[in-house]
Amino acid sequence: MESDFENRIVTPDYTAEDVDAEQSLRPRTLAEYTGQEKVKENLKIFIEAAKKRGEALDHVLLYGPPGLGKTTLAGVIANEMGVNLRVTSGPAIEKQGDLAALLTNLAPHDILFIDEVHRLSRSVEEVLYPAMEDYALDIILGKGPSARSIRLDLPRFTLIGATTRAGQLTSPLRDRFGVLMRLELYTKEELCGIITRSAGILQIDCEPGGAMEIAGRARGTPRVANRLLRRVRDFAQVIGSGVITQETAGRALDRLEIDKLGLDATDRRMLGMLIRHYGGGPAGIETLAAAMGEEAVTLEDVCEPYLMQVGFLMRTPRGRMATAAAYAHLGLTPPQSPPPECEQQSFL
Ligand SMILES: Nc1ncnc2c1ncn2[C@@H]1O[C@H](COP(=O)(O)OP(=O)(O)OP(=O)(O)O)[C@@H](O)[C@H]1O
Ligand SMILES: [Mg+2]
Repeated sequence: MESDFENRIVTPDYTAEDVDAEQSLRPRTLAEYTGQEKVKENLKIFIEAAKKRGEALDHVLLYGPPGLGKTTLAGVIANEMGVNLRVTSGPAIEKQGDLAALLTNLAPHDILFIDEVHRLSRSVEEVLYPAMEDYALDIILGKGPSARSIRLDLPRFTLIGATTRAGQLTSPLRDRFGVLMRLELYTKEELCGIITRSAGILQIDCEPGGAMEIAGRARGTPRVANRLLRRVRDFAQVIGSGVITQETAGRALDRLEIDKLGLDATDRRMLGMLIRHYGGGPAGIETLAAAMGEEAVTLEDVCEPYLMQVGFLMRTPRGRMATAAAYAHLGLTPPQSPPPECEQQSFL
């Protein structure tokens, strides 16, 4: 089965169109960065303290589902610290030398941002350990018995790592981050604020009711909210008066097959598969993914956080289970004796 994931409008993953749009919409300061109050409060203190002492900020690990603002936050931190931001990603650093080149080019207090930091290779990670801990680079010269190592001093820098899968980080790497911050899904009100701000920047006429309608279907994710705003604008301009009202937003989103709770076809397919083919579960994520023709990681990173947030899915040691609310949402009747102890039998 061909994956329809690429075309998903609510996928929090990047598309080419997003890259341009996101640049203009990215908040630059903590004050502009909506939501994530706990994270922001702590960051404010750490940034102020580092600045007062004239030191580099401690290494920061940002983790959480895609599209919640990790890259944005790294930029905000650099801006608030008044330092340069160098951006790279785990898979982009192939050899130890690549990382060494990045590190030796940093100015004091600069920030090196490594996206998808869980995908660094082992040998590259080993260079990172002394760099993070002692601000030093160990270089081996020569081979065999005559080989010797020299230590090169690095400027005091800050590493900001971002990952959607903190669990996949090796513990020596995780332990070297002084600050670990988990980003949470946004509330409807916070998303509404983000949409209103974006509409202002993009000069889109969006009524409060329209912003709220989009926010309610943006699955807690700013990237999705901004993308839906642009799609709804298209509808408003072509079939409406150009203004995004609650009604045009609702109609547009219905046509995009995004339901009232922000579930799209893939989410509904996942729940439907679980309920119809596996009796509501428990079913293993690999089994579900194979049956759907999707990658297990995609289901785990993208579909599940939101399905769990809205209370449609449970993760149990024996696999995924659909809740009674999920049955109701799909217009199905939940099984009589509730699932917890049930084996994998079909109820339908
Ligand atoms: N707190 C926020 N306030 C306003 N806009 C935000 C916020 N967080 C994210 N955004 C918007 O959402 C978009 C996506 O954010 P960002 O690229 O930082 O996500 P990410 O967590 O790095 O995603 P990924 O895991 O895919 O790398 C940004 O362009 C920005 O416009
Ligand atoms: Mg990012």
